Amino acid sequence: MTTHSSVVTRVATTSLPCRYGVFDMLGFIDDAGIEHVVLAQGDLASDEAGPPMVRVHSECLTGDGFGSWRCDCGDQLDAALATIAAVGRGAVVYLRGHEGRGIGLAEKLRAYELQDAGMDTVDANLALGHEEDARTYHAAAAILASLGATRISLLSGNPAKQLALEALGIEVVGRHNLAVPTRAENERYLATKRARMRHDPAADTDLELLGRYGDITGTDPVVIAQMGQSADGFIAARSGDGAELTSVEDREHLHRLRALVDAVVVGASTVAADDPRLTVRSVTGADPVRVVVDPSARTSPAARVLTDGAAPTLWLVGEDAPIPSVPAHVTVLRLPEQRDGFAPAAILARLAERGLGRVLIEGGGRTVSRFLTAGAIDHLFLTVAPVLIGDGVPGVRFSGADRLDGAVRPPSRSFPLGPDTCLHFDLRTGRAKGPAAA
Ligand SMILES: Nc1nc2c(ncn2[C@@H]2O[C@H](COP(=O)(O)OP(=O)(O)OP(=O)(O)O)[C@@H](O)[C@H]2O)c(=O)[nH]1
Ligand SMILES: [Zn+2]
Repeated sequence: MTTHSSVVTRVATTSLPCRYGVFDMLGFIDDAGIEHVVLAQGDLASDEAGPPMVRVHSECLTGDGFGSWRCDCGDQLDAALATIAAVGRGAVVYLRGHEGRGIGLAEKLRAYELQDAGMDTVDANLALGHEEDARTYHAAAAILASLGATRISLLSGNPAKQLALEALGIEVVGRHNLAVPTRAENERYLATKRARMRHDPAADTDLELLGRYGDITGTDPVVIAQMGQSADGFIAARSGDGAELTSVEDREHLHRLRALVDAVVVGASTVAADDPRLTVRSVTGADPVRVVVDPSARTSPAARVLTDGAAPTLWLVGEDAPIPSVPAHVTVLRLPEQRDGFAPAAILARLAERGLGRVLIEGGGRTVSRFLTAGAIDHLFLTVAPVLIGDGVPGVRFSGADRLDGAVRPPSRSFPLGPDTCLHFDLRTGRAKGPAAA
């Protein structure tokens, strides 16, 4: 439809740097005088790259502004911005005048009062003399049409929103309900939306995962490192106890990384401290080959990687290190030692010889730091837990620079993992500027 253009006027075109990246920010006013905002990245009109991802988001001061957990608006907005920024193309059309599903802020708060007394979100609206959903999407459709985004992939769990946009001439070629955290506080609200407002039953995690891991999927060789550390940079307390430092969401992320690689590398200290299995359990995926970097062959023969046979294990030991006899799933590889351990490049070369080109350096702090210092890492995922340990086993460490302008600032982005924040550093182009060269 081309009649939309009379409904909205574009009044400003500027940009917004925010925690997810830099967005084009466009201001609109509709014919009722209501102001709307679009946050966009990439070319929305081009059909070459397929329909852009668009979130048509209803204003929610409590959710978007205050981080309320009574609804999922804030989480939806965050997930949409993060996914669009990760993919580099798409838009959030932020609709003012939609507060409280169109009944306004004060009325929404009155509806909350009724819900506090036991009513559900639909009945509360009806009891106050409102429709269950009073929103219209004329402005949204007009804004999208003015941007040339008339074929879109809609980020929403609400089929009524799709129908409304389609009726206004926007072709919705797919609809995805982004995954957002489940919270006890909004469980009832979300259940009501599904039961009474026909919202989608399950969240679609695929898009979010594509945003997070799209860069590292495929079959090309890649070296990924991961580290979970406290906000003050430790992976464990002084006793070495670090098992519960990061969240279950971070554990799932780690298992996803394991499932994406051919081999997972750990140092002997990590095996001694945690006795990890290094298999993929929290998600579905194939187990990687397990690689223990152990120049003096001090790993206990009782360690799980040397006994459980769950996946093949490569035990990398020094040329003269004495070793016990090992079970069939363990292969002993001998490497020449350097001043302090094996050269990361030598380890990677030995793995590549065996067809293991996709490698995850999983831990601990010293092993990851050695690979980082050697400039051998393409992607670093650093999960920061909101915890202060004060002193303990250090996480990422390297010699560093005297001045801040010598610090390593590769392209990065972040995403929440439950209470933790995961920082993804893309070190591919920055290798010359990485710690190795600092
Ligand atoms: N009246 C009322 N409005 C609410 C309540 N909780 C959230 N809202 C408003 O609902 C709007 C968001 O609508 P939702 O039904 O949560 O989600 P949706 O936009 O339809 O669907 P998605 O695209 O999947 O997020 C926002 O404007 C919120 O202010 C409530 O209990 N009562
Ligand atoms: Zn809300």
